[in-house]
Amino acid sequence: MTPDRSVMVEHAPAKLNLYLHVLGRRPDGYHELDSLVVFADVHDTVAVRPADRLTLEIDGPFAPALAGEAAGDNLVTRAAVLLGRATGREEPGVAITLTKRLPVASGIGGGSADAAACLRALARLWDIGGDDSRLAPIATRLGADVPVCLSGRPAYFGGIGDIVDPAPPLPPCAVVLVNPGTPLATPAVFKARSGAFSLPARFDGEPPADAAALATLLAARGNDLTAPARTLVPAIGEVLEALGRTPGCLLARLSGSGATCFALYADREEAAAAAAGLESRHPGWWIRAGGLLA
Ligand SMILES: C[C@@](CO)(OP(=O)(O)O)[C@H](O)COP(=O)(O)OP(=O)(O)OC[C@H]1O[C@@H](n2ccc(N)nc2=O)[C@H](O)[C@@H]1O
Ligand SMILES: Nc1ncnc2c1ncn2[C@@H]1O[C@H](COP(=O)(O)OP(=O)(O)O)[C@@H](O)[C@H]1O
Repeated sequence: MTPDRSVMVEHAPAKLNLYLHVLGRRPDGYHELDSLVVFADVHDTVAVRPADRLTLEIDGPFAPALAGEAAGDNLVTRAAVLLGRATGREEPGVAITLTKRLPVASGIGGGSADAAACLRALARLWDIGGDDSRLAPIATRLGADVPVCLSGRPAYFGGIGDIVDPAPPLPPCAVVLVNPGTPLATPAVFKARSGAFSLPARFDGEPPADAAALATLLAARGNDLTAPARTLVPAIGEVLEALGRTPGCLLARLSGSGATCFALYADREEAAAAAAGLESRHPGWWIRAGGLLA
C-alpha cells in the first residue's frame, strides 16, 4: 500500500525532570525553576492530515481520561488554532488523531509533549520551517513545559520554563517509569509546597562519563516537588521505595509534579528486568521500561 504523504506523524515523548529545583515564586504565582529535562522513548503519537475543518479523535489506553474534556480544551487543538491564526488560517482545516499512551496529569508532560508534537506535525504539513520564529511564542503560551518539549532534546530549563538551553552531553542510560494510577494536578502541588527555596544546580566540570556518574551528580540534587506531591499522593513513597529496591537501580526520583517516578539503570536489560519484577508485584501500576533519547 502506498503511504499517505499528506499525513504527518510525530512522537510526543515522556519528559523526565532529572532534577528540579524551585528557586522562587513570582508575584503572578508562577515559580522560577532550574531543571535538567530529558525525554524517554515512551510516547504518545500525534497525526495530522488535511480536512475541511478542525477535528480531534483520541484513541489509545488513556483516551478515556480525556473523554470528559471538550475537544477545544485539548492542548493539541489549542496548538492547531494558535498556529493556524499565526499563519493566516482562521479555520485550520486539519484532522488530528492523538494516540494517548502516557498517563494524564502525571508529571511527564504528556499534554505538553502532545502540543509540541502537534506544532511540529503542522509545521511539516503547512511547510513552515521547524525553526520558524512563530513557533516559540505559541509554545510558551500553551504551557510552561511546551517550549522544552518543542525542542525534544535534553535541556536545562529555567525561568518558568521559557528559558531552554542545551544540556551537556549525557551518557546512554536506561529508565523505568512508574505511575501509581492517581492523577495529580500541577497547580495543587505547587500550592502545597512550603519551606525554603533552592539554588540553581546546573552541572559544572566534565560531563558525566556513564550512567553511574550521572546518578552521582543527580543524587546531590533533588526534586523539590517531592514532599508536597507525596503529601497529596502517599503512594509516591511506595513507588520510590519499590524502584529503589530493584537490582541495578542507580537513582529513583519523582518527575515534575508527579505522580510518575523514574529510576535510572546502566543498561536496558536491567531496566526491563526491573519493570518485569515490578509488574508482577504491582499489577495496578503503569510501568514502562525504555531508554533516554539523545
Ligand atoms: C512542574 C513541571 C516541571 O517540568 O512539570 P509537570 O509536573 O507539569 O509535568 C512544569 O514546570 C509544569 O509545566 P506545565 O504543566 O506546562 O505548567 P502550566 O500548565 O503552564 O502551569 C500549570 C500551573 O502550575 C503552576 N506552575 C507551573 C509552572 C511553573 N514554573 N510554576 C508554577 O507555579 C501554576 O500554578 C500554573 O498555573
Ligand atoms: N493532550 C493532552 N494530554 C493530557 N492532558 C491534557 C491534554 N490536553 C489538555 N490536557 C489537560 O492538561 C492537564 C495536564 O496534563 P499532563 O500534561 O498529562 O500532565 P503534567 O502537567 O502533570 O505532566 C490534564 O489534566 C488535562 O486536563
